Amino acid sequence: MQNRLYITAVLTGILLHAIVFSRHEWDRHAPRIVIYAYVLYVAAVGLLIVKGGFTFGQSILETLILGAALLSGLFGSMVTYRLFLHPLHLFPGPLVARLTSFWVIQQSIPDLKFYVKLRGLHDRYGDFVRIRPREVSICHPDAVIDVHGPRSRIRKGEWYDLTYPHPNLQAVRDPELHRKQRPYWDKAFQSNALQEYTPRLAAHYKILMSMFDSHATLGTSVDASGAFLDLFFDVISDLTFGKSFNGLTTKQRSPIVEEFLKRQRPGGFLLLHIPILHIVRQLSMKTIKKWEHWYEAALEARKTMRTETSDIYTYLSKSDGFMSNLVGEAELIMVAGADTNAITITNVCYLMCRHPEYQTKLYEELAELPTIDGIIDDQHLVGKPYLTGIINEALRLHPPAPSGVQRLTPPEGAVIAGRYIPGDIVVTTPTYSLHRDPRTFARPNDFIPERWSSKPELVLRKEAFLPFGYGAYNCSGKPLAMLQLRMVVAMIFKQFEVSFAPDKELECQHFVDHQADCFTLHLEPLPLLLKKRQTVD
Ligand code: HEM
Repeated sequence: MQNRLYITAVLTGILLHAIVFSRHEWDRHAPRIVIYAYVLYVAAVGLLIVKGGFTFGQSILETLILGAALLSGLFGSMVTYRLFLHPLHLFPGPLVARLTSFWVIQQSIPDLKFYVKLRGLHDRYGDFVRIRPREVSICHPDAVIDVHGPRSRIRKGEWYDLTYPHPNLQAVRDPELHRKQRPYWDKAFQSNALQEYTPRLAAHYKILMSMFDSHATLGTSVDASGAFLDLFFDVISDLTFGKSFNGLTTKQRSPIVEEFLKRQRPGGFLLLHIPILHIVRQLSMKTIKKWEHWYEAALEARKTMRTETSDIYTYLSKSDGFMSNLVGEAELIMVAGADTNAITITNVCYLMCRHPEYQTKLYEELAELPTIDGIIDDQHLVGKPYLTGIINEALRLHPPAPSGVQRLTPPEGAVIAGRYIPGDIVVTTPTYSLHRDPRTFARPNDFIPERWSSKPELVLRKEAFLPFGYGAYNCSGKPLAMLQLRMVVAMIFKQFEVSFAPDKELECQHFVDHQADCFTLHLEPLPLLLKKRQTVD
């Protein structure tokens, strides 16, 4: 009798996998699955006591054995399927990666540098590497258009259910809904909007410059990553809520910025395994609600504020989608619009310290440009070869979102870079690996700003330059990001010579090795020494 029960449990496990779990999307249901499993367990214990005449202890033990039998059926079926029957079973990749998504987490411990290891995996296994049971990383320049191009039917996958059931623009998986929402965002970042924002930006930049000035005068070092994070969080809160965090002036980080930075690393691990992320989200609801209230209050204050010029809020509030998910969309702006810029400019500073000859070249390019209070208007900066080249090289060598974005093939599958990928498969075009592929950029690991101007032969496949993504879901804030990058980089290198802080030189040399992939990069401090240029007007 008992043996029959165990065999039934094993078969139930196999059926659960074959009919239920291998077919539909389950990631976002992970918390519910855990609760149902617990309830079922308690019910089974009760049933064995009431109907089977077991003692309490026996029924606990018996239910544990039955549970183990069910799980062995479930996982046994899963392993067999993933190894021998899965549509990806002929794709190359490490053995454990074929079996479980936890492999990527294990590979990311302790430093969250899987994006660097992935480059090595592509060198070893080729253009297509199975990095999770249901995911292929495709490092081939043709894959960019095939996956993200206008004719692609490939969509966003389950990874984007992060904020389910309230998706913000980035998390919207329905292409129609995204098409409706996106124009409002594009308007918030088109050139006339940027012109309106510029005086506000300039006010923040002046604060940064006066802080840098004091450090230069006193001969003290400044932590570039910290300063740029504060700057860009101040800017984005000003443009979204009509009120700066004043992190630069007060040297006090807003609790919301502190929280973002504190959660970044643990969040980086959770983002590698979405079912666990959903469970942790449920367990952290109290904290999430606290921050939602913070956003609600800030947005409420902005709503009632009389402003003379438009800001991001002005444009987005014309969209029904934005107004129906205010908190989620505001969170997106904060997460997408501040640290990405800080990462890029910190990396520019790092590269300029490693290649000081480019500081001279950039200075010569900027020396004659008119400034007002040390700030050069963006109209004078667009298209400047060294400025553009230096920023592009920082974005290429150290893309702020280095792993690239996940997409899902349509049910009928898709041909990507000449190979058929079956339907319902997660595909990624790994940004860091593509940027360092000799088929996309000649001498891919070298910092050569001229490749973006006088040496175009070093850019072999421009479409594979993906720091802002590509296609319908690319970065809508790119125009604002590029304007800010140009203005801040120009302002710093026109006024200062920058070098690694002398007592921290070794630490600085390894700054890039310490960057961790948390969807965007997590930066460690970069202490720099600034020397004021003599010829500044
Ligand atoms: C150097 C700076 C930046 C980089 C490298 C960057 C990169 C990216 C990337 C790779 C994506 C695609 C994400 C995906 O497909 O899941 C994205 C999306 C997005 N970014 Fe940026 N970003 C930057 C700055 C900004 C700024 C300043 C804003 C303004 C608030 C912004 C707003 C957005 C938004 C709203 C999306 C979602 C677009 C959509 O799904 O239609 N980003 N960004």
